[in-house]
Amino acid sequence: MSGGDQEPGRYYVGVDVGTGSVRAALVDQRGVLLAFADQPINKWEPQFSHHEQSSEDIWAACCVVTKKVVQGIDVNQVRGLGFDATCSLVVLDKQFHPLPVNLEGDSRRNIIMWLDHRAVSQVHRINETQHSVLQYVGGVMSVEMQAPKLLWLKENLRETCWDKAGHFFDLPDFLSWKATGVTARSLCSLVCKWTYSAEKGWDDSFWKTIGLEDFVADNYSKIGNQVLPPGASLGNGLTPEAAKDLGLPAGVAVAASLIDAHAGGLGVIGADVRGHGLSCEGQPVTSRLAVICGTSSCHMGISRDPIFVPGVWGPYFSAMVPGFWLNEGGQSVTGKLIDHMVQGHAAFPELQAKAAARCQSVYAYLNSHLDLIKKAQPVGFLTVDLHVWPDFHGNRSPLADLTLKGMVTGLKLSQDLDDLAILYLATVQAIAFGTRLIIEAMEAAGHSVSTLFLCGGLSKNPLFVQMHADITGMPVILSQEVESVLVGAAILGACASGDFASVQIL
Ligand SMILES: Nc1ncnc2c1ncn2[C@@H]1O[C@H](COP(=O)(O)OP(=O)(O)O)[C@@H](O)[C@H]1O
Ligand SMILES: O=C(CO)[C@H](O)[C@H](O)COP(=O)(O)O
Repeated sequence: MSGGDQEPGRYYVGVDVGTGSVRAALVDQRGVLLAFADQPINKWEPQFSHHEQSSEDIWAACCVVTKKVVQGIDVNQVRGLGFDATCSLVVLDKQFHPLPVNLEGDSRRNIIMWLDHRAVSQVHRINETQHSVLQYVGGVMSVEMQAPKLLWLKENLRETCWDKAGHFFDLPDFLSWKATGVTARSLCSLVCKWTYSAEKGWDDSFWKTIGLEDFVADNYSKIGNQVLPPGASLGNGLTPEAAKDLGLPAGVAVAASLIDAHAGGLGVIGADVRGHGLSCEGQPVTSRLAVICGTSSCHMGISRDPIFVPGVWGPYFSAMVPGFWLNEGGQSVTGKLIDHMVQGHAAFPELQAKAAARCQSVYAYLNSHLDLIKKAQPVGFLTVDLHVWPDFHGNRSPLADLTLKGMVTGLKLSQDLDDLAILYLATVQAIAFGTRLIIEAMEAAGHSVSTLFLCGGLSKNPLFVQMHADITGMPVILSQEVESVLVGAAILGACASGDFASVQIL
């Protein structure tokens, strides 16, 4: 943030909607986190590869956590509110009521989640068009983006959903609408997931070519024809109804939102590293790669000029840091994959019991167990005979191939706790190798990355962080403030309040 003299008692609230939970933080003018709360959210998987959520459930969780973090302060001192969220697709009817995105007609489930892979045939046809907008998503559109999901709804739920729909929102934009009644979309979501260009706007020919000419005909009113930069103040701030829900005064400034990975990127990429003796001190911000590691991992690199990296999303102009181009590499499942491997193993109940007896998380227990069994050798060498290919949910970057599957080689006829620990290590290593492949692709195209800045839930796992450093050969910086994604969301609120002139930190 630039500008903004310190004034006592000025607070900002950041709300971060991840895949598994909603978090909120109260943040002061120095970016220090004063209070934190989280709340799990519901997910449904009605069939394989279909992942759904409920916008009402998510909003209710936002209200719970916001009320918690402002307990104990004078809420009139809250100056601004910012949201970030996963890039999931929210569908509402013309009166803004939820519409079902499923064959069962359950309107509570009105969100197609970002990791939903139902629209395989649709994305295949979109990619066959070789339309020029695809240049700005790494050359290949991902099934996780919004255009294929919209086409799926038109082709599969015409009467129950498509014909009745009045509003299709990216989840971050749904939240800012819910808070303010303003339907303007954030440049971040539209550029990164909807093919909007910061310079040229919508491309009519793309939507006509793929069979969604409906949007062109109504001047994009259902997907957004007013677009604002992240951090811009929306309307008159919180509506009285939303204010009551959130436990804040009406009129508090609300910002145009960011996608969660971008909020994390904003929270860490401009970190002031002076005075810590770090090798990246004095190096340009474009040499930093922010890696936001939660359910998925997102690799955010910025540049002054557009860089086209095959298989890596972007280049996106001003979608994260104003005035910079962004490339976004990604691995669709990382935290989810580690959880899947560990929880699915025959020795998991034993692990749970042993970790509980020591009042440790299963991951802290596994990390100390690996230390025990490695003996004199470096821990990484425990996996010389066991290897994982981590694309259990396809490969987002740099191969951009959703058909890829996972593999494990080197399995034996034993399934004890040692085997589980080594399989966990091999999974973490495979994910770190995936990051290395993404960096190599970005560097081959013109990026020059020298330092990783990690944040998100997985950055709390020391083994995950160490393997990323060992396998990429790069130093990894962690912020003092572990909830960097929330700091990013609060920066948006601070900017919207007018206390700071921009989200720019550089
Ligand atoms: N202290 C921790 N140690 C190890 N793994 C952790 C820790 N905290 C969270 N994780 C892992 O991080 C992932 C979730 O990260 P999070 O940022 O909360 O995700 P999301 O934003 O997608 O909801 C999960 O896979 C979880 O197991
Ligand atoms: O596509 C993405 C960002 O562009 C993310 O992968 C998606 O938003 C999910 O994030 P998370 O893993 O933190 O829940």
